[in-house]
Amino acid sequence: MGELSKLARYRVTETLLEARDLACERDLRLLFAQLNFAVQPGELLQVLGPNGSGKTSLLRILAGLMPAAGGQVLLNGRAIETQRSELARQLLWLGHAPGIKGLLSAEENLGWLTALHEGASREQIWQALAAVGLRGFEDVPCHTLSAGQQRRVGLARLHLPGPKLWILDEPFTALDVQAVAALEQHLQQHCAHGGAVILTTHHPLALPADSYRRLDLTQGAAC
Ligand SMILES: Nc1ncnc2c1ncn2[C@@H]1O[C@H](COP(=O)(O)OP(=O)(O)OP(=O)(O)O)[C@@H](O)[C@H]1O
Repeated sequence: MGELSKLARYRVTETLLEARDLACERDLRLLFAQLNFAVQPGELLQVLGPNGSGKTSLLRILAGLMPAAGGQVLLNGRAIETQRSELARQLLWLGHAPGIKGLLSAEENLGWLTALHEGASREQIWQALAAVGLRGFEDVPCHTLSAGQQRRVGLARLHLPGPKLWILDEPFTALDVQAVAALEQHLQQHCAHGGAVILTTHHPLALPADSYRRLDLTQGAAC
């Protein structure tokens, strides 16, 4: 069965994340207001908008990394503020920087990053690194890797046990054409298996138009 038909057959039973009347202000400028949307298992939501429209700010609010100027974020039905100590178990956040420590090896980085979630064995970490094309680079200090390889180390987290909900800020940055295609396929598979993804990217997704939703911050509604 194709990933799309699996996605279509996936029965929606719960809301992973809900934004209610969300507003964001930066430097006294209102970026968006009255933003309402929900994300359920099986869904991929692309946040769209021109530079400076507030995409990263929105993702940071959804990940609990900054407060909203108004409104509320619910994670699994509960206000995000009440779940501070559990956030790393509720969602996986990848910011627009690779989010790794240069002095540590790829394996060491993934070791401590996955400890935030469920933990992972050495074998799982090596398999995840192989899945992102980093076989042979497991024990090399990350500062010696190329920009695209460093991005891949961070993305290897998406091949390890962890939360269902992924919030990804510009995950395709610095990736080559094959890695972009592999990541798109992996995101689709994650959704087909009951996960959910909220991402922002200026890169046009090469996925069927009906397999994901878009939230245009200049329009203020998800479709
Ligand atoms: N730390 C900050 N302090 C003050 N203002 C900020 C901060 N970070 C971002 N801003 C402002 O908030 C606005 C939105 O920024 P944000 O990074 O959310 O936009 P974006 O849509 O992700 O942009 P891009 O497409 O360029 O990545 C910008 O005008 C920016 O100057």
